[in-house]
Amino acid sequence: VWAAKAWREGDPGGTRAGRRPRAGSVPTGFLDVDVTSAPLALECLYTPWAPGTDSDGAPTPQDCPRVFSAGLDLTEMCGRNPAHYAEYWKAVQELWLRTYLSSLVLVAAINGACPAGGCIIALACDCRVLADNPKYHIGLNETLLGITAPFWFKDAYVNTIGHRASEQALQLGYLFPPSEALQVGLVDQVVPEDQVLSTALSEMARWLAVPDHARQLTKNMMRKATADRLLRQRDADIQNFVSFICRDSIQKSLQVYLEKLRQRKG
Ligand SMILES: CCCCCCCCCCC/C=C/C(=O)SCCNC(=O)CCNC(=O)[C@H](O)C(C)(C)COP(=O)(O)OP(=O)(O)OC[C@H]1O[C@@H](n2cnc3c(N)ncnc32)[C@H](O)[C@@H]1OP(=O)(O)O
Repeated sequence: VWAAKAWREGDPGGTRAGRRPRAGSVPTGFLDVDVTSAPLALECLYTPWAPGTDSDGAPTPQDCPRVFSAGLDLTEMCGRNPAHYAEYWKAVQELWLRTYLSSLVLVAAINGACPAGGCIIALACDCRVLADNPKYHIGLNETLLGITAPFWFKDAYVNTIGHRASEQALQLGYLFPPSEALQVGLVDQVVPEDQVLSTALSEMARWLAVPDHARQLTKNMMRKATADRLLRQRDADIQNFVSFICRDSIQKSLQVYLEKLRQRKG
């Protein structure tokens, strides 16, 4: 995810938030950022695993190819206590709200798998460019983990691909391969892998060519109702999450899923 302001100011790689992935692990991504403390400058929100800049100062997000974001860190949702879950979910909400409501132009350059939480952050951007690789699936697969996507994930999905497609994809936990993601409108462009970044930059330029104030007001007009729905019920949403995730059956499902992931690796 690139933030326009930093890009325009010629500091595309200088400020990044987030933990680098563990060696041999996938970036579960953005929730390593401490979004609950000091106000988070969204300009700092680059894909956390992007390693640096190339000789031209352009970002080179190839440190961890194959994965854009593996979504929320399941280890944060397993075997912890209710206070931890509440704090974690508040951070998830905060990150999404700030991204979704950002007045900056945000372009997601999706260079790998993009399930669940990864998809929701991509959906919060203004535009999505996906690398054309059949392994790079995108979507909300929560049901396959034995959990439910929260209502605001669902709202963002419906806003993007419509009600019927969302209903079907959400129930099935369907992850769209690039061609289908394009067809259903989940992403805006599918391009060869080595063109993701340049295409994202072209998109960025296109969006930045529009007078800022008009674009920002329009963005807010389009997104406010969806964001307000969560803002009105943030505490209830946290309580729902905590009581849901604390259920023995849900904990069991998540543990089984995590174990499967670990075994698949071996
Ligand atoms: C009444 C209703 C109330 C509703 C209340 C709300 C309910 C809860 C809502 C919760 C919303 C959840 C959102 C999420 O984002 S859940 C996470 C979904 N993500 C996934 O399913 C992706 C899983 N990962 C993969 O498919 C693959 O890892 C991936 C394709 C991304 C990469 O494959 P690759 O082969 O490159 O890597 P490995 O599979 O070998 O994985 C390497 C290590 O990383 C670990 N891993 C992977 N994903 C995660 C994850 N999301 N969290 C934590 N750890 C993860 C994997 O186990 C390997 O670990 P080790 O190195 O330790 O073995």
